[in-house]
Amino acid sequence: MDRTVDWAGELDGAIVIVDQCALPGSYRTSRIDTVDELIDAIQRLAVRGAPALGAAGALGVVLAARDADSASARRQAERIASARPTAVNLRWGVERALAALPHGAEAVLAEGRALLAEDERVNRAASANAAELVLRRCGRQPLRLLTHCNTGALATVAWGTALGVVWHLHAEGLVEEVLADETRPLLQGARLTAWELARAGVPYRVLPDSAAASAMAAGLVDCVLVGADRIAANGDVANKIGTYPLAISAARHGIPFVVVAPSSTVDETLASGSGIEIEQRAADEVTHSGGVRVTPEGARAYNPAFDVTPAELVTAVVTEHGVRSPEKTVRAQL
Ligand SMILES: CSC[C@@H](O)[C@@H](O)C(=O)COP(=O)(O)O
Repeated sequence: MDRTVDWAGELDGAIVIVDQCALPGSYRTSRIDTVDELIDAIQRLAVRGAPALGAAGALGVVLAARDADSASARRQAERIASARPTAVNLRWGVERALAALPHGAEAVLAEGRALLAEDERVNRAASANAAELVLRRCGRQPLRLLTHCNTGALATVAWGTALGVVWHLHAEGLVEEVLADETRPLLQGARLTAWELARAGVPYRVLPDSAAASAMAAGLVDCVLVGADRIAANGDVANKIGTYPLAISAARHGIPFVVVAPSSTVDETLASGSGIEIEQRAADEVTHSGGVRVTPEGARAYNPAFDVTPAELVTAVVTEHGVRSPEKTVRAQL
């Protein structure tokens, strides 16, 4: 697979993304030449997942910097950073690239390229740390792992975060099965996680999000692994809608609930998760399925893209630096 987000060519080149709206039906890459095209791709979720958004944001600043003077490049950069509000990585990537702007567009491109290379290194390290923790908690045996949304290579530049743990464990023959939540309403689990697991030859089943608690009650889950879009200083975790109920169910059943993310997902400026802005998405993602209306005409929808899991329900937040302050959380005692 290509990198999920990359830069093709020299300064006159373009961003190239793996188009996640086309998967799993077809694998194709698309070229992004302008800031407007990038914002559209981000909002349609053609590029998505917190670390991938960070990379896309940084490369978006290259587009802005080569086509405009510094003041308007900064205005374009702000438009990119606010294209989606919840994943802190998007603004982080934009700001990191902007720091190079005084040195010119070539310097911005060099910074973007450095961030891309770092993304894979950092996520491999975070997921290796988490794999070690999971084996310590669950025992060195083939494990049944439940995951939500898509946290694989498609959600990063390459490799993945929570799904990266699966890649590490599978390489050692330590994955019995992955249960992949379908992840309503946009089906990142059914479409993208299942696609990645199938390609990697990992045994998996897709389940409705609403079946996760009963899978835990039936003893089918050894550990829950999820990613994050923003982690507050106190360890509260914003992630794809449906993560919070998973954490409640995991706590009820005494199952470890592990969050895997690069440290760029931690927002130390926010004391707690109550300060995290949650993206609200269009009603038709809920009122329609595959373009066909499934609700009565005029039905309204509640469609937050993310929820916040309180730190006390999280066994551990694991980054490339290791386990983040587990003693602060109640579930760390598991
Ligand atoms: C490694 S990705 C972590 C999160 O970004 C992921 O779990 C998630 O919630 C993605 O949401 P999405 O709306 O698909 O961008």
